[in-house]
Amino acid sequence: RYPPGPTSLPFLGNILQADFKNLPEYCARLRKQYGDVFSLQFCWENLVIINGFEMVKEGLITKSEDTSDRPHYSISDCYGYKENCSGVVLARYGQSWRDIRRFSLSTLRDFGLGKKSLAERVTEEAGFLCSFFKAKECHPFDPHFMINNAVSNVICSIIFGDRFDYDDKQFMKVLGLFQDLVDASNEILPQLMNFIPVLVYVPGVASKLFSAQDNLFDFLKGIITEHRESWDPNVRRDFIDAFLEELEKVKGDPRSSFNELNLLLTVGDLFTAGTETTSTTLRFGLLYMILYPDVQNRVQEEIDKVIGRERKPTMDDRANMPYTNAVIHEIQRYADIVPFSVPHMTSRDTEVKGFFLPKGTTLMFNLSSVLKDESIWARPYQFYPEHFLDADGQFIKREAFLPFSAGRRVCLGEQLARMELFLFYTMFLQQFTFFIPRDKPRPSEETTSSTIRAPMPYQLCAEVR
Ligand code: HEM
Repeated sequence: RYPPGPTSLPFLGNILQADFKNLPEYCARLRKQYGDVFSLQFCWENLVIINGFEMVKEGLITKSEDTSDRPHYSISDCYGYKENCSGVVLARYGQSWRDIRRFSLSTLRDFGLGKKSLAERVTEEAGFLCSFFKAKECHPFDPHFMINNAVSNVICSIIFGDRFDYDDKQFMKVLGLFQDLVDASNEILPQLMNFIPVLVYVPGVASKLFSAQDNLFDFLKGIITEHRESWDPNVRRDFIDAFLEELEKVKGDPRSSFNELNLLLTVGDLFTAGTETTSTTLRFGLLYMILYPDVQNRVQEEIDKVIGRERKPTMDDRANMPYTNAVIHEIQRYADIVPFSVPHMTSRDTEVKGFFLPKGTTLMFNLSSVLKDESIWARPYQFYPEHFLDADGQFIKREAFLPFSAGRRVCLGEQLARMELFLFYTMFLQQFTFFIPRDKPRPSEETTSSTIRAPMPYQLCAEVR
């Protein structure tokens, strides 16, 4: 009852047949041939791809206890990750992951997630970004880096207690390092290193990736050291201070999950996982507004009615803005930015819809196949905000809306991301109308086909309303 799949070669398995440049398309082809649950072999790794809402739901939610481990990749050893000390994103399903995830969630909450203070910080950052748009005076520009700056500032203010000016040299350097890391990890060789561990030790193969990661860690270590030097146990400034408090409490206990390495890796996780995803979604959001001006008009009408042009949006407004809420959901559904989520692994023998999945099988949950499931969505391959509206124009939640995945490993930053998307987006459209520059062709809806799917570079104009 092991899932079917294409014939594989000895040792290499299917690695030579797989199209690493476009895994989603390759998997879509195999799904047609072998069905919703099929298997591949990448060298020693048994890989099962799970497709479609019903299968993914059973795998991620019903069988969550069995499917929430992460595969071990030798590339992580080179970053200094240890079996029981790997931050959150890549951590094995065990005590350290549980402790650090719980701590991170509660600390984010303490810093105002769902409360005023964090929302205010997001609104303030959105304000800075709007000033930048305004300064462009309707000239065409690519919003990519400015949106990145603003979104990573939100994470910086939670983790480091500070934001950076957009022209701050050090900040520009860090964001450059971060972009290098994203670019390097999207290349084919680093992806192959996950399955052919020996590549990690071949000189030159991984150098770009490792140096990007080292540089980013050096920057984070500097900030942690500064915090340690100025630390006052009576004043909790930010996430790092909260972690330092935990380190004090468990001093001398070598079994504790709270240690120096986990501090660095967790801060790194929040910074990397929290920036690229949200900022890419916002970039898709602006792209769809210039491509679908009617939708933009309707959102602006709703903003004018509920918020007006003067007052800043707040999270309380969302409940009164069904159309805007539906559009933001549809941006996430249609953009589908993390097509295969982060790989999971079975922690014991289990079954999904009658298929046997032995302990140690790597699972790729195809979130794309859920967000575009033809049996669920009326127009899966079109931008259609009505997917989230009932006949009376009221917002409806959809079970198959899983851009943040689901189950025990569901995105830790989901609430923060939703808050950012709503506040940034409503503030943009309250203040500006976006359109395609007059002398430029209509931008493409094509996306990159990397781990995080992004729009192709485009330019827009922002006209003050
Ligand atoms: C639109 C924005 C975002 C999207 C679409 C997104 C999506 C995801 C997805 C698909 C996963 C993998 C879940 C799984 O393994 O099944 C994930 C994990 C994670 N995300 Fe996000 N994310 C977003 C924003 C954020 C933000 C803002 C943060 C930081 C505060 C964050 C932190 C994390 C962390 C730490 C994990 C690992 C959770 C774990 O392994 O337990 N994400 N995210």
